[in-house]
Order: sequence, then structure tokens, then C-alpha cells
Amino acid sequence: MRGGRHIAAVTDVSFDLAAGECLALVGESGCGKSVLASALLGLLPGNARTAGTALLTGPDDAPGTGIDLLAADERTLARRVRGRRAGLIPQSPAAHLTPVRTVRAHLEETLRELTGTRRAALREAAVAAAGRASYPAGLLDHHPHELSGGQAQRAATALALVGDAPLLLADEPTTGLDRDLVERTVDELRRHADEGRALLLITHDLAAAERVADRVAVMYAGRVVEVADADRFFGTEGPRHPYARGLLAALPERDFTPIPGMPPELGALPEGCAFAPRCARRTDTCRTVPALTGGAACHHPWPAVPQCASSPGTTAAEETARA
Ligand SMILES: Nc1ncnc2c1ncn2[C@@H]1O[C@H](COP(=O)(O)OP(=O)(O)OP(=O)(O)O)[C@@H](O)[C@H]1O
Ligand code: NI
Repeated sequence: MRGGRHIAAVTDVSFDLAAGECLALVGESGCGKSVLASALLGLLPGNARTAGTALLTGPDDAPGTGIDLLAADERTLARRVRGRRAGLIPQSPAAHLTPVRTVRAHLEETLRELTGTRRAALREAAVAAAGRASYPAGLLDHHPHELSGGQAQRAATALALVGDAPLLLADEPTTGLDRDLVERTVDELRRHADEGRALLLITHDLAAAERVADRVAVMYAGRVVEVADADRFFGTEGPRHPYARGLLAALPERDFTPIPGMPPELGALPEGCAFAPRCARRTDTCRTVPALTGGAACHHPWPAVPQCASSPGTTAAEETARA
């Protein structure tokens, strides 16, 4: 709700994410990436509404069973999901840290709670946990206000990794980091996935996504407009959706050509395809909303001859949300 009006921040999103896999979620600022992550962990403001299902399943769950994250009550989310079965690296880490407590105190408490580490072992465990996110041991006794943006980011990443949750939602985990730290951080997250966990990496950083993602989901104006294998997406074939192609072409190391125009206001979406006003390929058919078929929600996807739709594989967390 904004100004008393309802805004559809996320609409008709559907994807799956398997254990051992990294899905990068990309798209311009304001397209709904963080709202989607918050919806999955029950962290939206009280006046927000969601619909649909987001099934979180573990190896011991029978097919089709698990925890529906959108239907679960706060008690279930707090006790069984957040930190334990689904970790979050929040987009604004400083806001999630308690101002009066040091990073060491945060880490030790989380270690005690999630891993049952004994008091005598906590000190060493906190240093090890910090190291996983390249957080300097010398800064463990700092309070949140004493940290730079990048340091707070690494503290939040260290905290999110403590529980070794089977699903990790990382919302812009590399903001404010230098290139080498970006690479170290995403490589650590990739390792997390390689050990059999699922990783949703929300990022503006397409180079980071290319480095670690197995698949890429592109959001535009609250909808997922393309889901693609990372190899194809970043390779010679390229994305199928004109918006996704525009995102890549805008990169300095590629064409350095920005997409003309601006994303629409969510409260004033154009009718039909929301990208049409900025799209060189638009025609009259774009007045209707294209369904996501063959991996792209577009009436004129690349290549011009559409390929067969492929269906996704096993499901660890499945998401269909309207917020
Ligand atoms: N509590 C709220 N009330 C009204 N609108 C909201 C609320 N929270 C988010 N929005 C709107 O929802 C849209 C999606 O926001 P979101 O934070 O998910 O974008 P994002 O893709 O994560 O952007 P960024 O890349 O900048 O983090 C934005 O237009 C935002 O203004
Ligand atoms: Ni965001």
C-alpha cells in the first residue's frame, strides 16, 4: 500500500530452485526483487497481502509436501524457517543488526541458537564464521555504527551462513564491496550451493551472476520476464527477452548502450507488456500481457523462431507470489 492505494509489487512469479543450484534474480531497481525475498520469509509489512504458494521442501518431505512459506504462521517461520531452513542476507544489513551489540555478540548468539555451540567454543567459532564472509577478525568488537557499508554487508553474510540453511536468499550481498571482495563473497556463496544447498542470488551485478549462477531469472515491473540457463544467457546465443538483452547490452564491457526510457511506475503500468514502451520489437500484439512460455514472457522473443518450452527439474522451493 502506498498513499492508501494498493500496489502490485510482484505479480505472477513462478520459478523453482533445486538443492545445489544457484539462481540469480536480476532486474532494475524497484522491479520487486526484495519484495519477493521478503514475501518468502514472511518479512513484508503487516498491511501487505500475498497469494499463491511457495513450497519449501527438504529431502525427507514426500513429493508435494513441505512448508508453504506464504501460508505459514509467524511462529513456524520464526522457529523453523528463518535462519534454520532459509537464511537471508538482507539488502540493508545495518538495519538488521542490533545497534548496541558488537558483531562478535551477534555471531556468538546466532551460533549458540542455530548450531548449539558450547560457550567454551564460541570465541573460536565466531572467528571462523566471520572468516567465511571475509569479515576481518580485528573488527569483531565493533558495533554496527562503526562499520562501513561493505563491512556491515560482510557481517550480515557471516550471520546468514551460520545456520547452513538449505535455502539461502542473498539480497544484493555484494553492495559496497570492491571487486576482489565481490568475487570472494560470491565464490563463498557458490560453495554453499555446491555443498547441496539452494541459493537465490539477488543482484544488480551481472558479472557476479555470470560468475556463479546456474540459471538467471530476470524481473521487470514486478514480473519474471525470462528464466534461462546462465550459459545460454551470457553466451553467444544470449537472452530471449528484449529487456534481458538490453540489460546485457548496457554493460560497459559489452555495447555500453543503455535501454532507452525508464521502468514504469508500478502504480501506473502500461496495458499489456510493461516493457513495450521501451522495446524496439513492439507491435500491436504487445497490448496483451505475454505469458512466460519457452523461458521468456514476450510476443517477439529472440531468436525469432521460438524454441520448445522446457520444463524445470526437481523442486526444492517453488514460488508463486502476488504481493
Ligand atoms: N511497503 C511498501 N509499500 C509500498 N510500496 C512498496 C513497499 N515496499 C516496496 N514497495 C515498492 O515495491 C516495488 C519493488 O521494490 P523492491 O524493493 O522489491 O525493488 P528491488 O527490485 O529490490 O529494487 P532494488 O534493486 O533497488 O533493491 C518498488 O516500487 C517499491 O517502491
Ligand atoms: Ni532490493
